[in-house]
Amino acid sequence: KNLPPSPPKLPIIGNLHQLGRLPHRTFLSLAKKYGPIMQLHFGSVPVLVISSADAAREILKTHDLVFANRPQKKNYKILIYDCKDVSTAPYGEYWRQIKSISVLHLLSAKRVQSLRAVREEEVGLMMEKIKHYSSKSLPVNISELASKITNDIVCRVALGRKYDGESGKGFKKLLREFNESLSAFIVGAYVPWLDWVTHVSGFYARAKKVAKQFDELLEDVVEDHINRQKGVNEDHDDFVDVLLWIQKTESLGFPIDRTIIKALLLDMFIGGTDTISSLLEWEMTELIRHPNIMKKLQEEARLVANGRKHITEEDLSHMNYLKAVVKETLRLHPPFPLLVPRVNTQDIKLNGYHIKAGTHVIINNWSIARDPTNWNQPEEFKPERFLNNPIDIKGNDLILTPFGAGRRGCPGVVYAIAANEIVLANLIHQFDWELPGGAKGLETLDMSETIGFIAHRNTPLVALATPNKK
Ligand code: HEM
Repeated sequence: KNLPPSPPKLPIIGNLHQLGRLPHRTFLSLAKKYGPIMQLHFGSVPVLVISSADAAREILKTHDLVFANRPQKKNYKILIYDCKDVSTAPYGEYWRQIKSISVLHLLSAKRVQSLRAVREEEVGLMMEKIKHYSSKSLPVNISELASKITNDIVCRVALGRKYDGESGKGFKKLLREFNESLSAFIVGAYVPWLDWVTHVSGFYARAKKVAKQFDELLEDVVEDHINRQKGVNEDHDDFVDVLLWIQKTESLGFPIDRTIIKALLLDMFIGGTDTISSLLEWEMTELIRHPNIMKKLQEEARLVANGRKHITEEDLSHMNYLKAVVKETLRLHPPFPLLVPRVNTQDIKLNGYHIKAGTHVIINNWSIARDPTNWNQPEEFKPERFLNNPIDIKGNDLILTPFGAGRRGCPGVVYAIAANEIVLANLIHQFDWELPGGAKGLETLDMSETIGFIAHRNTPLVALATPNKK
């Protein structure tokens, strides 16, 4: 059979030893030698690595149905109710039903619009905090604030309350441990007889503890909502209310039980926290690194605000340059450098290569968005490339797919963009920013990214804010 080109592998571990610290960068170097469709082996599991827009189109569009499954991993099962959520559920009727709940009831444009007040209130609180730091000439940890505001917004829209103060500390720790357990690399997933190593290290026991703690929290939240007699009318305040209403009225034509409600709530945390905060950190990083672009964006914001202190959500539709900055950041720093893996349900031919059923498929989102065949000066941060340019980020243009595409594409695009743009617009409108070391700080600014599913900055972004006097 004509298999895709592969780098040489070792017995038992296959190519695992070659992954390096940042696999998206390793895959780009390997693709230069082995081509845009190459096959690696993680232990005994064949893994197809895709590194061109044309090949990505084959997976995400032409053969989307065949590649609509996700790998089932033991840590996902432990952490997310045996894969009952949208992101890890196997492709099939169950997944179709719960995805429709996400798309139509939790993350639709109408619902996202109805959450506007939450976003604007949280932005107001964030600006007050920055003003406080600024008045004392203290540096602002932008990475930390980005993480706090995205978590606070998700907590309010999903659970109806924030976890700040003392309860906030415990919640933040829990969320961090949850995300770490979810994105951990588990050797036993690829070399089954080595799974004992993960057992002995205590990983599964810790993951079970985290899952139990999160479950207890979600149970309390759902019970509170039931006791408040909400969820029986159409006055949905938050996602728990919406889900309880769907459960009560059986309005979807299929029953949803308590586990489904909790799994869907977990998806909001998996999808809607680290992703958006990573985007915000990189946007601010690039703007601080490029003072001319920052100035141009501030001019747009100040023109649109017309003397008002706050940028509102209405203003955003007049901010084309802001939208270009967001797209350019998603291109250079996609929160998922490698798209969430897929699995093919049957044998298939791809550009003449035989791909065995059950192959894991990884699309190198990061390298495709920097491919010089599709982009001029791809390593440069140039938002102008998106002005008067119809390239979209929702999966129609395969040269830019930060949210994936096709059946398993991200249902949270509208939510993510809404939560991101309003924060960014106000950060740059209300303050001027510079690194503590000024021009010297720029030369030494760390631009490396973290290991894991989501590419955060490796070191927090810290900058000085001066209120805008204009
Ligand atoms: C900047 C923010 C975000 C980025 C970059 C992002 C990116 C992605 C990507 C790359 C995928 C995989 C798509 C594929 O396989 O083709 C995905 C799936 C998903 N995302 Fe997002 N996402 C973001 C925000 C959100 C938000 C805010 C939510 C929910 C509140 C969310 C919920 C989900 C879910 C549930 C899936 C699984 C879909 C499925 O398997 O059918 N995401 N996201």
